Amino acid sequence: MNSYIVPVEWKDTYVRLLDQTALPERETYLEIRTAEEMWDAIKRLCVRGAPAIGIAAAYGVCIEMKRYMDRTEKEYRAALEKTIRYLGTSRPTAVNLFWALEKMKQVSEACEGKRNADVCAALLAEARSIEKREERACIAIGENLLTLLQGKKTILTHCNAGGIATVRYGTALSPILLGKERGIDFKVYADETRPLLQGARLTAWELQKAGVDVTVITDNMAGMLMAQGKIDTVIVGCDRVAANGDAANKIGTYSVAVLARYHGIPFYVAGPLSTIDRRTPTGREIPIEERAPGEVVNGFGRRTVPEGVNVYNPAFDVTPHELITAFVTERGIVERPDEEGIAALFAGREAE
Ligand SMILES: CSC[C@@H](O)[C@@H](O)C(=O)COP(=O)(O)O
Repeated sequence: MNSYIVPVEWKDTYVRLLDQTALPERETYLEIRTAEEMWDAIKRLCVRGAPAIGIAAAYGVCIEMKRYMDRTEKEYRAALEKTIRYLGTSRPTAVNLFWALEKMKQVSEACEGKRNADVCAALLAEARSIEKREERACIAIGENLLTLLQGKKTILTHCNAGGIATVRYGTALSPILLGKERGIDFKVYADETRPLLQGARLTAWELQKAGVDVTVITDNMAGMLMAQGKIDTVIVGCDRVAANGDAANKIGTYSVAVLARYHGIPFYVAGPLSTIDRRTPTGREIPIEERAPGEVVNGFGRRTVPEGVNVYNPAFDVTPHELITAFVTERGIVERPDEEGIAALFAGREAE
């Protein structure tokens, strides 16, 4: 089994976070001791990727609430509600954040009248269970994707949907990492992923560490590689999937989906059920995070746009479900996803 990096880890007196902003130069870890520090780490993308954000926020609630242990029950409860609301303002698009915080809220409600120490223990148990659940989901997603990849050799991916964005195997990268353990070797092209280079910095780092054959290309090269027949399949992760199957993911994903359709290449979106937002009917209603212009004009130390020029920096785009060959979850594969296909995934059961 490959050794793997743990992006979010509960350490009793702090939450240990892999600082993904420092990669690939340095593998360093942050010690998070308050909700404010967790909020900042999520906002700055020290911890990133939809499932990892949800897990980090859940542990963020736990670490903050340890500080209120000696307060009155009323004060404790007020602080808990405030912390849950506050962490939900860190980033708007990845629905896993809200899904995880909703679960923490449910635990808090179920614990009415209990001692602070018991509420703390229940919150921690829930955060751990969210982490475990996402880990199991990643493995099942990988297994499901492997069934679609028989006879395929080269995979293009966009952004980073690996272990450091989730737990252990990742979503889009799960079949590649699982495959590696079983002696199945894929060749991966990683889109650089402007403006913050999650593909070049993170996917390349993670796959290289796992011994996977990975080649970085700039985002604008994908079309040419497809035309040359170098890409068998595209697999990407997702941040929020609407009830009709439209999927928000890192900016640039939509362009890759259009290119894949033109070239007749399967385009798979991989994600756990915690990334499906059945309350959002279509992709049009998905809130898209807009980030600071500095990420575009001065991303890595050098100004690349003249002073005074307008910059638009949406962090995500939406791929319409019509362009998705299949949506791959832990509960199965939805071919040509639409409202019916997404609803069938739940069939009376919500994401537990
Ligand atoms: C399994 S992670 C899936 C997505 O969260 C990922 O593809 C992505 O878009 C991450 O964006 P980021 O802004 O780096 O958090």
